[in-house]
Amino acid sequence: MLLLSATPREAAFLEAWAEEAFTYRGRKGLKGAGWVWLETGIGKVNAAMTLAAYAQAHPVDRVLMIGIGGAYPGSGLEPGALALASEEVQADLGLVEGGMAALGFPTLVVAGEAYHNRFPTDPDWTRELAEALGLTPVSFLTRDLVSETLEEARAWAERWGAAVENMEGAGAAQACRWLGLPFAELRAISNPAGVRDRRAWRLSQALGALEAALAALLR
Ligand SMILES: O=C(O)c1cccc(C(=O)CC[C@H]2O[C@@H](n3cnc4c(=O)[nH]cnc43)[C@H](O)[C@@H]2O)c1
Repeated sequence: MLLLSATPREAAFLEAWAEEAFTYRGRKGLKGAGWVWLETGIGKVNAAMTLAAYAQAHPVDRVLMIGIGGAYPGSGLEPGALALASEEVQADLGLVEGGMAALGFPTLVVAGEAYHNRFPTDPDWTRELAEALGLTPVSFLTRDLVSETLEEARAWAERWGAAVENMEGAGAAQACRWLGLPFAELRAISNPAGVRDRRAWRLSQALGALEAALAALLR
C-alpha cells in the first residue's frame, strides 16, 4: 500500500513503525511492513505528480491518502474527528457553478466512463475501512485555495454537497483513476473550514486521531 500525505507532520507517527527512511525526488519517504509513505507537498498537482511518478517506477497495489482537513458547515464533523472519503470533488475545474459538465467537457475518460469533477474512492476498500473504523464515508472537496470565511466554506459545501475541504485529495483520486489504482482517503478534522482563527483549530487532537486509526489499520 502507498500512503500519501501533504506534509511530514501529518505522518510523523509512521517514523516509529518504519523499517527505512528515504528521500524521493527531494521529499521524505518511509518504508514499513507492507507499506510505503511519501510526502507529496501541498496541493493537488504535487499529490498527482508524486503519485504518478512513483507508481510508474515502483509496484503499487493501492493508495491511501491521509492527512488533515477542514470540516464544512453542516457536516456535523468537529475538529479532532476522523473522516473517510466516499469521493473527491475537484472544485477548481470548469465553471464555479456546474464545473466541467457546465463547460461540456469531461476531465478524464477511463474505460469509456467520463469523469467531470467527481472522482469516487474505491467502493469495496472504502467499505472495509468504514467498517474497521466505524465511519460513514462522506464527500471530500479539493481546492487550491482554502476557504477564508464561513460564508465561502458554506457556499462550497452547498454547491457540491461536500463535508470536508482539503488541497490534495482530488489530485490523487484522479491520478489513481487514470492509473487504475484503488484509492481511499482518510483525514482528521483539524479545523472548521473557513475559520482562520487558530484558537478553533485542534491540530494535535486531529493528528492523534489519525495515528490511532493508522495503528488500527497497519499494526
Ligand atoms: O491559514 C489559514 O487560514 C489556513 C486555513 C485552512 C488551511 C490552512 C492550511 O495551511 C492547510 C494546509 C494543509 O492542510 C489541509 N487542510 C487542513 N484544513 C484545511 C481547510 O480548512 N481547507 C483546505 N485544506 C485544509 C490541506 O489539505 C493542506 O495540506 C491554512
